[in-house]
Amino acid sequence: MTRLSVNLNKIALLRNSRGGSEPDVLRAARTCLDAGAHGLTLHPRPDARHARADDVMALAALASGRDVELNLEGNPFAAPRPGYPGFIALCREARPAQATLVPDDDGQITSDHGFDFARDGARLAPVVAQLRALGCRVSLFADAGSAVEAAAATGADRIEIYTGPFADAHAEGDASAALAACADTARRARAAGLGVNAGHDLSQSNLRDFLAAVPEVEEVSIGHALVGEALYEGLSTTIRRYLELL
Ligand SMILES: CC(=O)[C@@H](O)[C@H](O)COP(=O)(O)O
Ligand SMILES: NCC(=O)COP(=O)(O)O
Repeated sequence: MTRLSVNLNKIALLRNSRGGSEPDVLRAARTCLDAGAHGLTLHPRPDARHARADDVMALAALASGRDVELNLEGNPFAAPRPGYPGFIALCREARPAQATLVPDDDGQITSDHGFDFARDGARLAPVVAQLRALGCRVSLFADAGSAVEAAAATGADRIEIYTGPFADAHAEGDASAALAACADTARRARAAGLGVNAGHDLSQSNLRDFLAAVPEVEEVSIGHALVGEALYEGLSTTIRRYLELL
């Protein structure tokens, strides 16, 4: 069965927009777990625009108490700065069950590509070893069609297929080529001894089609669409509650 890890970045983004503590990331995390989510994901960025180091620690404590997995995402090569101690330091502190390495530049609005394993493999290998020594399963963000055999040579446990291009193609009405590329990548990853995760822009409208074509996916991490859908699905209840107060 594919497991669902909920990415709570967007809850943190909303909270940070007012500078207070609402909406509360920990409460949202508890709600997701109470509803049956299998895990929690955070992708703290060096500019701390959404998830922060204190969120990571709070979710790590929640996850260990509940026996669910925390998946921490980030670029291990991004320099530490005030408010962001660096990805490895965060993992050393929080000990997430899974560390997902993503090659994001500082200025990126969101993740939009995986590693170039032929180029990046040599510098990834010692980072992978360091994280595995901390007890983390290590997953590497990968484009469909990338050299997953070189990803396996880094010593990583899994890849996470970057599903943004699939989601775009699906929204435009023809995802067959994108799906075939994801399916082939997953098959080659499995043959190379890697587990397979997937994420980015997955949603209620495209998830079933994705998993039908790529059934070996062990975990999907979903945040942006999921939080938007939760707003739509929760708004009528909330409006009714306000009307009762008038
Ligand atoms: C790796 C990945 O695809 C997600 O973690 C995505 O980057 C979410 O990050 P943002 O919420 O900052 O867009
Ligand atoms: N790893 C992908 C993730 O955590 C969530 O991506 P998105 O659903 O916010 O696009």
